[in-house]
Amino acid sequence: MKIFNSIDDFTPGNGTVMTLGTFDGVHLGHRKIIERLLQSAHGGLETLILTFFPHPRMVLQDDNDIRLLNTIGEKCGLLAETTLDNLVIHPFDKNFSRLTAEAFVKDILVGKFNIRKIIIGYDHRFGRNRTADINDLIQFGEAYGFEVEQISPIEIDEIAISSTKIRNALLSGDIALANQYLGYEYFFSGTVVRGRQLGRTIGYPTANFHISETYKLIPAIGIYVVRSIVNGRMVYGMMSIGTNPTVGGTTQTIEVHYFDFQDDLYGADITVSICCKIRDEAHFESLELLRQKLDEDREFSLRYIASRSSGS
Ligand SMILES: Cc1cc2nc3c(=O)[nH]c(=O)nc-3n(C[C@H](O)[C@H](O)[C@H](O)COP(=O)(O)O)c2cc1C
Ligand SMILES: Nc1ncnc2c1ncn2[C@@H]1O[C@H](COP(=O)(O)OP(=O)(O)O)[C@@H](O)[C@H]1O
Repeated sequence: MKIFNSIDDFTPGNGTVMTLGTFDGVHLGHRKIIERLLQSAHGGLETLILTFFPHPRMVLQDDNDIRLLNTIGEKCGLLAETTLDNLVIHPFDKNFSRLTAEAFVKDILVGKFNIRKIIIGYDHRFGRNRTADINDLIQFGEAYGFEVEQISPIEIDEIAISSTKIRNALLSGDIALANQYLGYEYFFSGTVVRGRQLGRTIGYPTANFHISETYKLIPAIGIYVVRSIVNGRMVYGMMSIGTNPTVGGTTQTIEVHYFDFQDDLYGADITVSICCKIRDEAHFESLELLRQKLDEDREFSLRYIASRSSGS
């Protein structure tokens, strides 16, 4: 898959079949649309997805509370696993938002992408102030010679519902439901930073993660089984997302204790995939009681990992 960081960088060959959207999560609903796109690409046509970054809501409504399932890098990685030909990530800005519907179709879809077909939601609106709808797009298609294939209300519902459902599932700690809709295990990437160095004193050193993308959605406070590839080896671990009330913590941290692992991880960039939830965070009367609970969490995790690798 070729990645273009602006519409202007793209040069079409024979013509394209395209769709556009946020594709947050690249979940099972999105994958169905991508399948349709791939099936439409015959006769030497190239497939193309147009997406925008930053997210239009971040730009138009200055919305800094928006939380997304994927960072732009993660989205590129997930889409690159498909057999799509082109991904165009256009920097959305106020100027772009002022393009009229006709200019968008004529100058971009036709002029830049040489489109032959667009697959789009029946309720898609576009152009300055979102004035144009699917009927306008069909008319433009007749005038400029491209086909418009509509995604039905039921399919749109599936897509919209599952992106929101996945966010809500993660925010309520229902990792199983989120993973089921995603079709893969929810993951994040971060850098290991220094913590209070208490973990090692109770026999459970924990790598503390800093995630630089503030818009990345962090699942609910709780204790989870996770896995990572570290130095080329898959390692399982148990993760705490929480404020660590037992040690008088106030700010939220993300910490992972990896099993059968002793290396120094400070400064490492690691991806953490979340397998399942173990329990809610609790306040213990002493570090010793916390340590005993961590022993139980470890037992739970090891049983889960064993059952997973035996396929049961
Ligand atoms: C699997 C796991 C579960 C945890 N559960 C709790 C908990 O229920 N309550 C709590 O206060 N802290 C919990 N912690 C966080 C510990 O308090 C934290 O790891 C310890 O304070 C070490 O912090 P440090 O990395 O800054 O040294 C948990 C940590 C891990 C790895
Ligand atoms: N099994 C392990 N899991 C996580 N981190 C480990 C492990 N073994 C060694 N480490 C190292 O120890 C550090 C965590 O120790 P800890 O005492 O909790 O200190 P900190 O409070 O700085 O995180 C990690 O950042 C990593 O460099």
